[in-house]
Amino acid sequence: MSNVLVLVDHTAGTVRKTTAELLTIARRLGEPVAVFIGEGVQEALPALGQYGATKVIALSTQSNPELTQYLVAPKAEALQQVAAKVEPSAILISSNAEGKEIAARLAVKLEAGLITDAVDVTAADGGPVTTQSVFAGNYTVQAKVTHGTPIITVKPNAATPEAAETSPEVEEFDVTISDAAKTARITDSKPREATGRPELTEAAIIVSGGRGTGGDFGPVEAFADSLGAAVGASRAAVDSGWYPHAYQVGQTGKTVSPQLYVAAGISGAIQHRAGMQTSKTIVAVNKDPEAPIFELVDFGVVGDLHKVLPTATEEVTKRKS
Ligand SMILES: Cc1cc2nc3c(=O)[nH]c(=O)nc-3n(C[C@H](O)[C@H](O)[C@H](O)COP(=O)(O)OP(=O)(O)OC[C@H]3O[C@@H](n4cnc5c(N)ncnc54)[C@H](O)[C@@H]3O)c2cc1C
Repeated sequence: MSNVLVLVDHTAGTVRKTTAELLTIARRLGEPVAVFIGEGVQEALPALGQYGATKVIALSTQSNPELTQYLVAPKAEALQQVAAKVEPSAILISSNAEGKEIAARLAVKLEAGLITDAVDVTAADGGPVTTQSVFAGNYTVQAKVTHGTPIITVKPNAATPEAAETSPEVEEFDVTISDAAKTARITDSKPREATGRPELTEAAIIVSGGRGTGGDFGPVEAFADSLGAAVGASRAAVDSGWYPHAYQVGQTGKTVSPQLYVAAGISGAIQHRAGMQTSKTIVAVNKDPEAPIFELVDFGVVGDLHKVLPTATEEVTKRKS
């Protein structure tokens, strides 16, 4: 069976859910081989084994500090060297800003076809077939790479992680990073302040607020917390300075696809829909019964979010206790 490389997305060995999704997809295509860049591979092993990695290729920053001292380019060079050794039938990378830049650089180096932002990947004769959601989600496009090793970036929530226990061996791998890749040095980095809520693009439930909040995200946050959900925002709310841009959902924000998306005080503009319309169940709270968001929802509540959300929060809290 052919090897499928999966670039592991992690923070100090804590593997992100997107990697479990990539490993699940990789198993459809061949034998998943995880590429782990950085420190913490031993901490990551149980999670990688749980989702079927047959092997973990570890690129330690002790022997190759450039890998995390510089932006992106060294990681692309390193993956090129791993690919030369493993000769994979496909390479899967998470569709985030860094992942897409690594993928693009790697595609140039390997002279291989690249498909970004896949929302599904299936096995087929002659290589994987991807599905992309384009033009604000109004079209889906099926595509396959016709030249070289397919490099595919996959959006979060493209697959439900399915466990397939393995005991992967770890192979330490040293790379040589050229001076040409050491052009943008990281001078400082710090993690975003922890909110205690799940990461927006990975959350199973999201409660988003729009202009209808009037700037008071208290009811949105309280309802989100009662459900263990992430908080999102429309661009109108972000542009008004009511919520940070990192939480914007939509065409110029994050694309999300949770099990449950609650839109509170959001009209449902096409650019907002582009980021959330693949959510499994959509609920809207809006005081205007004609709001376009109601065309999209599974359940709608016509009412003032400042009354509806606290009532819903109280009810959820009561049922939990
Ligand atoms: C190039 C481009 C990119 C864009 N990208 C994005 C993007 O990524 N994400 C995004 O969201 N938008 C984006 N937009 C903006 C988009 O077109 C809309 O302007 C925006 O989504 C509107 O946000 P909203 O629904 O919060 O505000 P509005 O459209 O003003 O809607 C507010 C809604 O709240 C309801 N409401 C008011 N008070 C209450 C209350 N008390 N209780 C309940 N309901 C209430 C109203 O009935 C209304 O439906 C983009 C626009 C452009 C041109």
